Amino acid sequence: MEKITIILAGPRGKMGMEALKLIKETEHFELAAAIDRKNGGKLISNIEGLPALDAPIYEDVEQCFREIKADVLLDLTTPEIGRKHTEAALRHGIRPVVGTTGFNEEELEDLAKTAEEKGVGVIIAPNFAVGAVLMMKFAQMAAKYFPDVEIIEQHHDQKLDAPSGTAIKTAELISKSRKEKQQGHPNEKETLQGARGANMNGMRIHSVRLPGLVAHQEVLFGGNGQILTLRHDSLHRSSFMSGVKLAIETVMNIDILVYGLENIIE
Ligand SMILES: NC(=O)C1=CN([C@@H]2O[C@H](COP(=O)(O)OP(=O)(O)OC[C@H]3O[C@@H](n4cnc5c(N)ncnc54)[C@H](O)[C@@H]3O)[C@@H](O)[C@H]2O)C=CC1
Ligand SMILES: O=C(O)C1=N[C@H](C(=O)O)C[C@H](O)C1
Repeated sequence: MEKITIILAGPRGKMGMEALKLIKETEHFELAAAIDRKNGGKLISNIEGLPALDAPIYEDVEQCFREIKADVLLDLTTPEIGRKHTEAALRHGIRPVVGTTGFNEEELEDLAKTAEEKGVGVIIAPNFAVGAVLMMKFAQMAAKYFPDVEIIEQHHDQKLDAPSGTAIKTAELISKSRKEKQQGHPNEKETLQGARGANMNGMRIHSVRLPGLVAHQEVLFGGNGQILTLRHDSLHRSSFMSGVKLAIETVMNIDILVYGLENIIE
């Protein structure tokens, strides 16, 4: 397989550190550089706790993209920064693979437009875990028969965005297979604001944040005398890495924006 050179944004983050291991262990991947909030001018191998990779660290994204020739940007940062990095990568003809969540619909549309104009592939995947992708697909199937649904997502308490990218993607997929529907009693009233969760196309999404959690989601479907529950748990961030690998390999062969791993797994 031909070598794929990668710039990683967010190398000291929880996902970034797992991605460094993946890049180091994958023969046809090579870390060309990293983008970090600090440590500019150092090498990844100079940073305590990071693997022995002699790739330079940049704090200035534009300088990095000007000086480093790379195939792919892997972004695992924060919503605002991730969007800026993705736009800059597209301008420089570098293919973004974005795990960062929290982009809104308008931002996704803008990025899709830029990708198309530049003819540069992008993959934005709210969840790289194959089990989570299957949960979302099964939820889309089930909603045809069980249109009453609520989503409960649970994450560690350092997460910045709520609801999670996975919960939003799940609700989007479910919306494709059921008509918009107002759920619950038509006269229901919240006596405590937020008690019924967020409302997306009539579906309720509840976000739990607690130390000890990693990434978990339940999709509950209610029918006559029955409840169907779909649940996925990421117990470790290694669960995301086979999806990251697939996305990096796939982005080399596309020239548009693909949103969601379900569009590339067979
Ligand atoms: N798509 C997926 O399967 C998954 C997506 N995520 C998403 O990935 C993102 C990162 O998650 P975690 O690693 O858990 O968060 P984290 O908080 O551990 O890491 C984020 C990293 O971004 C870095 N960062 C912030 N501003 C930066 C800048 N200007 N330049 C370079 N780096 C910068 C921080 O220093 C930090 O190291 C989040 O948006 C999260 O929702 C997380 C897990 C799975
Ligand atoms: O922040 C996280 O941790 C995760 N974020 C993604 C999301 O918002 O869905 C994917 C996974 O749930 C872990």
